[in-house]
Amino acid sequence: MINKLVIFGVGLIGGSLALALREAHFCKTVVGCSRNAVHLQKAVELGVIDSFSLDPAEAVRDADMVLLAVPMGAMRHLLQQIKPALPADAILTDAGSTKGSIVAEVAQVFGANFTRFVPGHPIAGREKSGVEAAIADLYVNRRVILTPQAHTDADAVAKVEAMWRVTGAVLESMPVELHDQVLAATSHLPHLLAFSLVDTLLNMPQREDILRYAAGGFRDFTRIASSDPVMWRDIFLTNKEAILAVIADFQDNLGNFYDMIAAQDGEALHQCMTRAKQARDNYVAQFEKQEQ
Ligand SMILES: NC(=O)C1=CN([C@@H]2O[C@H](COP(=O)(O)OP(=O)(O)OC[C@H]3O[C@@H](n4cnc5c(N)ncnc54)[C@H](O)[C@@H]3O)[C@@H](O)[C@H]2O)C=CC1
Ligand SMILES: O=C(O)C(=O)Cc1ccc(O)cc1
Repeated sequence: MINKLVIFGVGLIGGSLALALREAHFCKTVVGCSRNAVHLQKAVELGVIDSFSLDPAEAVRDADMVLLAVPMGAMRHLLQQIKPALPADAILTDAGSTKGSIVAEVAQVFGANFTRFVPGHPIAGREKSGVEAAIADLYVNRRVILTPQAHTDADAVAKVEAMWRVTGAVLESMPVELHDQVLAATSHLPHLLAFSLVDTLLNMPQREDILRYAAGGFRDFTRIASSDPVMWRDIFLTNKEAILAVIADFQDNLGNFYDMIAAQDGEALHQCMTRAKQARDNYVAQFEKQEQ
């Protein structure tokens, strides 16, 4: 049970957590904070939060749990604003998509031995953003990865786990570096490719015909290019090393496809795509089993 939960950034991710926790009566009060009073007022009207403040220091007063759910590039400034007012026993956690940068920023702002920060990342979401997109069941059967460090307080980790469990999420724990490498491959690269594909087509002289005749495959592949550019800019910038590494791997692989087609090597193309199809089919079958 949480007495006062403060959510910085009451959008898709923060708002969905608030809705799930309120539905389960897990918090006495949920307070929202960001820079935009209109959005926060909307969040109150939608029943996502009880009240809001535009002042981070005032918002965290008497809080026992504080969640950061803003774009990665906004985290550091927020940490600096919260620091003087965060109650000594409050737990700080986040829902950001990359973990190395926020872990480093918390160490810089709160000190390397700050024990009550529990880094977290719900592997759930969609291409829509803002509080209107928030839904109470966003996290049901979805993974939430926590990346606590050796010095992170075990009781704080247990409390953050308990909070996410209430939403129906399945908890996992992994090291920060591994998190950022895995997510660079499975989430960040696909989003980058979707943005890049649409951008490539936009630069072609035949772009209007291309978009007019695009079929379902184009729509499926590019759904995530409708995601928020600010959020994704920040993810790409804060996971620089891991993303550059997977881009390089992808460029190699794309180069192989180029060479196989140029050489008219149908055998090699077929082998490569059969391997990929099998892996993709197995992944989908696994995913559908988990859903049941
Ligand atoms: N959208 C997704 O599918 C997922 C997003 N995430 C992460 O969760 C975080 C939030 O993402 P969403 O909820 O999708 O975004 P959103 O755009 O729906 O909500 C972000 C909220 O942060 C506020 N905000 C933006 N800049 C701010 C600033 N400088 N100071 C204070 N508040 C500010 C906005 O007013 C908005 O309420 C991001 O770090 C993102 O990487 C994690 C998992 C999935
Ligand atoms: O829209 C989709 O399919 C996503 O992949 C959502 C998503 C976006 C960012 C994350 O850090 C985690 C999940």
